[in-house]
Amino acid sequence: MGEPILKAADVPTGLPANKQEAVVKSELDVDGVTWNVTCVSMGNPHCVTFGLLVDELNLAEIGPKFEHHVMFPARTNTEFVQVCSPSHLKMRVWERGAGATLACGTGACATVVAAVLEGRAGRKCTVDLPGGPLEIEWREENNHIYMTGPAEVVFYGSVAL
Ligand SMILES: N[C@H](CCC[C@H](N)C(=O)O)C(=O)O
Repeated sequence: MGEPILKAADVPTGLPANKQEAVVKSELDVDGVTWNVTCVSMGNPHCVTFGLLVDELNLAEIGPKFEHHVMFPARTNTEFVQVCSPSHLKMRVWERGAGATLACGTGACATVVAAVLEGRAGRKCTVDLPGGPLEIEWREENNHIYMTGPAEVVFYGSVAL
């Protein structure tokens, strides 16, 4: 999946960098509620927030408020993450331009990077998404992220042209 981009201006986010050039566990005000977020680009912008029971989240209500927040000039994908253990994360995603989806590979990678930066998890995690689990590893020796998961037929279709 390549290397994460952490420099705030390149994510991009207007939140000020607080860990070298990165935005890690920073306060973001969303309609009067303060969230702690870590911002990661995987070539596309991600905002990751931890500490929730993700099943209880009203994603359709809160997701668009992150996506269109003034601190994300290119809008953002947002991952809402529950830490089950230091090697097991559970995540729901609101995708920029798409809304709630069953899975997001770049989002799972951004989630592990954010979890490592926040000291919540190790570099190798299982990330549970609504569509199933992915194995993500952010390797220290080369800074690259590796994603492993099954490839399965979901449906067949045909289109008359
Ligand atoms: N679905 C893709 C990411 C699409 C993200 C898109 N919503 C964006 O705004 O860049 C994935 O699995 O990584």
